[in-house]
Amino acid sequence: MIHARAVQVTRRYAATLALDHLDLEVRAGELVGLLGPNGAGKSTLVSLFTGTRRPTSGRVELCGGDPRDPRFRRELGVTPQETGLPASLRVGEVTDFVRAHFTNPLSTAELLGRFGLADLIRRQTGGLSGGQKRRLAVALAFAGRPRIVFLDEPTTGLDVEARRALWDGIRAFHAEGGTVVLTSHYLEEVEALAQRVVVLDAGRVLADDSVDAIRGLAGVRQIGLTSPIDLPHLTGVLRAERAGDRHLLLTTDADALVRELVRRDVAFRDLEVRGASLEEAFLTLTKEPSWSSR
Ligand SMILES: Nc1ncnc2c1ncn2[C@@H]1O[C@H](COP(=O)(O)OP(=O)(O)OP(=O)(O)O)[C@@H](O)[C@H]1O
Repeated sequence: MIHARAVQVTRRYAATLALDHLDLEVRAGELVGLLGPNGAGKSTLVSLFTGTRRPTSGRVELCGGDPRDPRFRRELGVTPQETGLPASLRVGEVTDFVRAHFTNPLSTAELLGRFGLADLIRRQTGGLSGGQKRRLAVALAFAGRPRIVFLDEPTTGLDVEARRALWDGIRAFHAEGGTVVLTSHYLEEVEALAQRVVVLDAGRVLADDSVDAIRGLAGVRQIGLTSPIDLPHLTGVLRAERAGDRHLLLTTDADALVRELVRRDVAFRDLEVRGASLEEAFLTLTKEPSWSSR
């Protein structure tokens, strides 16, 4: 069963094309990570699936219906990027207020316990730390036992411990068969939680694959060196670019490549080895070369 579907979805904001004929299907029980650089369109896509915005063209479905229709929205849990909580209410009161909107909610104790918030039940939300507020806002998305949850950058700004507490809560929901779509800038977060990764860039799906496949791409290293000559053919080079005397080589085994350069007596200076970020790895591997390429 498909829980969320986008068919040829385009969304414009005046002159900005935020989503560009995007297709995506999320099946029941999947935990999907949406990854992509700033402005890729992740939040826009989430807002279409959660019914807070309409596509400019194309179709969006949530649990088989229109996400703007209350019958289908009832199946949904959502935490937006920005957290707003009534400052004078206690954590337990806010939780009860949200629970009251649903016919079969989780108990307050269970919900707060799942997200490591049980000790804060009597605290006013205005007195919580930023990280505690964020955890509460994410926990509330799960109050009504939704079938599908959308989390927009759930752990941005959280320390390691708070992040792990949140991950545990998300995992518990998924283990019971819940569907989760989360956006993140962190590969680590997507690796920790998701089986499937969808990489967005400029409003399009750049890659849609297993975490393992994505991890392979993220393992790409970039070697920079200066040499006046054309480099010989070197084993393990995924891509080579040259601008003047500067050469950039992409490889999954930087050590072996440097050894080969030395063994073959290639004259070079200013050697630099660095990890390509996930986005860079994708962009470099998929984009047309901006420099001369071999
Ligand atoms: N309300 C708006 N009005 C005008 N342009 C917008 C609006 N919301 C988003 N955009 C533009 O649409 C594009 C996609 O933005 P979106 O917030 O969906 O990306 P994102 O991948 O979620 O980015 P981030 O990781 O920074 O949250 C960007 O170019 C953004 O500037």
